[in-house]
Amino acid sequence: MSLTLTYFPVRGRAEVIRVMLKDQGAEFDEKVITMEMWKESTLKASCLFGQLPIFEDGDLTLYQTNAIRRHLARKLGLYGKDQREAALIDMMDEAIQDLLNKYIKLMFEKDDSGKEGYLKALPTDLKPFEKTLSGDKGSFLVGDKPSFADYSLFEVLLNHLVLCSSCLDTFPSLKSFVEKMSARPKIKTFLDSEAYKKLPINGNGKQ
Ligand SMILES: N[C@@H](CCC(=O)N[C@@H](CS)C(=O)NCC(=O)O)C(=O)O
Repeated sequence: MSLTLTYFPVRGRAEVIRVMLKDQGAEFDEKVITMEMWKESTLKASCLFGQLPIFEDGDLTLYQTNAIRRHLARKLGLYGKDQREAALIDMMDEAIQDLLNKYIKLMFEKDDSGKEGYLKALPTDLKPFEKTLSGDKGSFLVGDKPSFADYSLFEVLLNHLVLCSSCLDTFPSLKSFVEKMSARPKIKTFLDSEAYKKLPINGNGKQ
């Protein structure tokens, strides 16, 4: 399979796709588009919605991060073992997207004035994920293997730990989830790589 991810030189929306592909051992190429290239080329005009990422899987060209994630989930077996699990994975993923959208909004505020209020409200947003992961059912949100929602939760929690290193201190299951995901051999190699460390979280210098 020939897979190509085209995105800016930041983690941003593409990071969850990178982590998922890396962990699954799927080979893919990356085309890195700098802001200068983006502004000066006709690429934006050629993108269906005028935005990145672009994901190419052979002759299939996809835009929209979540469509790309779901495509890869179906292709790589990360969408649960049956329709029931798929429905639960979708439900968890929608809630993760709600949190991610709040986080992105905070990141694009012009100053830091919203951060305190954001962190105050954060435990309420994290509680349902802690509840889902707690107990003896295993290490993942749904079922006994990772789904595309797990990668998304992992990525959003990593970003929150940069925002506030103590934000998971009262959430033992989320803490353990991050530790276990970080220790998965291919994810660990990726997180330890220079390629990962040199990429800023987003394009506006905030984190
Ligand atoms: N809903 C889209 C949003 C994509 C998006 O906002 N892309 C941004 C980068 S994260 C972009 O291309 N910005 C440049 C522009 O809009 O000109 C997705 O999830 O793929």
